[in-house]
Formats: sequence, structure tokens, C-alpha cells
Amino acid sequence: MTTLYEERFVPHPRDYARYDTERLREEFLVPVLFDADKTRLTYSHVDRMIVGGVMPVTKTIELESIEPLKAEFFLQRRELGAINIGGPGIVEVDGTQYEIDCKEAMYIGRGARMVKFSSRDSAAPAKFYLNSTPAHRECPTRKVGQEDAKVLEMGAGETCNQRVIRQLLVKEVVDTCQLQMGMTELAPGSVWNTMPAHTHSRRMEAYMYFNLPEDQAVCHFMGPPQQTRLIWMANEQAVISPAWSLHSGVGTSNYTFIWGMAGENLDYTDMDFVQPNELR
Ligand SMILES: O=C(O)C(=O)C[C@H](O)C(=O)CO
Ligand SMILES: [Zn+2]
Repeated sequence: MTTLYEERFVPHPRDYARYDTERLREEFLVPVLFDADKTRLTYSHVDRMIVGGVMPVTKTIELESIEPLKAEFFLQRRELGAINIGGPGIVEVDGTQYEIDCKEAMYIGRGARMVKFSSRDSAAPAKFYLNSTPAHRECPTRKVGQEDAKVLEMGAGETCNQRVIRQLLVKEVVDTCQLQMGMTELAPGSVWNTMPAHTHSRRMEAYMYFNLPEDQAVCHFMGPPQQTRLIWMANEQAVISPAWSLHSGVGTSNYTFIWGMAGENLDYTDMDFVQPNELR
């Protein structure tokens, strides 16, 4: 088996408030994304986003449909974003090859039948982080490099949240149905992401932390702003944030993360902010 998957359902915020540490992790944390020569997928019923990873080492990995999709091929009714966080890689879509280096993205539109992932060098394998959502129309497949990103400078050293947001798959850069993705890099010495925190009940979100030293951790905050909980996360793990939850984190060291969203609109700026002194 090249593809391993699991299915997650939608927790209610009233039930969430009673979860213990283990249950919180079972429902929201995606602990393993990358496995040599495998595709790992988590099908969340939160806006039906699939969060996953492909790490081709010794072979080319084809994106396979999974049983819950009941589809002839993976992208029959879906769109896909893939961001490489490893060594140089190649994404092939219906016979066309795209060279995807570290921190570069691919958007693959609905209807693409054959998607393949490979690495240039098995000693430095590519690691493609995937987000996929249902799509109602076909948008053109294209590569999105760092130079194409819309860049936002956020935060300040004084509040330990200085960071650069690179919006890769957003409506100003690429045409998508509902998927948005990008990458946020913290400045050295800054540890807080997404602070001040926000919610956006119009969209769910998934975060994937990387470039975090193996012996360090990110403490990820979630929940309604008046009832927050935390999940301790390691390098290259993801977390699912339902539309009722905020999503913010603090690291014991420097890190970068990829965010991906799906839902009602494609308006990145549509957020309801919560100031730090309002959180509970
Ligand atoms: O550091 C940040 O702030 C973010 O990266 C915020 C995310 O992009 C986000 O939550 C978008 O809704
Ligand atoms: Zn958000």
C-alpha cells in the first residue's frame, strides 16, 4: 500500500470543552505526514479538507483515490495544493512536469487525472505537504514560486511576533475554487504566530509546523476565544482548526508553518480579531 489514510469527523465546540489531552490530540492533531515512499492522508469532515504528505524517496508516487472519495481518480471533484518543504522535487500532472523546490507550491485543478510526485535526489527527498478540498469547477494547474507570492510583513520584535506571511495560493495569485494556502516564517527571536489571534467562522484552517528543531516544540492554541485549550506539537505535524476555533501558537524555538483554508469565501482579510487580554 502506497497510500495510508484516516477519516476524522466534526467535533462540536460544546463537546470539545470536555475533551482531555488524549482526545484533543485524537480529534485535531495530525501526528505523521511524511513516510518514505508513501502518501499519508487525513480526510477531515471539517469542510472536507484532506491534509497529507507525500515523501518520494526511491520511487515516483502516484496520487491515488481513497475509498471515502468514491471517485475514479483523486481530483475528479477536488482541487489540490502541494508545497514542498524538502529537497528539490518534481510534480507531474497529466504528462507535464513541474520542478518544485523547497517552499515552492503547485496548484492542481479539478479534473487532473494523473498526478505523480518524485525527488531529484533520494539522499535529499522532496516532502510535499498537501491540502485538498472539494471543487465546483476546473481552475488551471500552475506552479507558484516564492517570487509569485503576495508578501505581508507582520508583528514586531517587541511583541515577539515578527513574521513574514507569503500568500501562495490566494485569489490575487492563482485562481482556485475554495482552497487558500501560504507560509509564515518567524523572524529569529520571535516565537508567537497569529497573535493577536482571530477566528473566521466562514473558513476552517489547518496549520503544519516545520523547520522546528527536533528537540523543540510548538504550543498550539485552539478553541473559542473564551475557552482555549492547547496542543503540544512537534516538527512536521499538522493541526485541524474548525471554523469555531482560533489558531495560534508559541514555539520554544524558531519555526515556519504552512496554513491552508477552505470554506465560504476566498477573502484572506475576513477575520474576527481577539486581543491577547480578551483570551480565556
Ligand atoms: O502568522 C499569522 O498571522 C498567520 O499566518 C495567519 C494565517 O495566515 C491565518 O490564520 C489566516 O487566516
Ligand atoms: Zn486564520
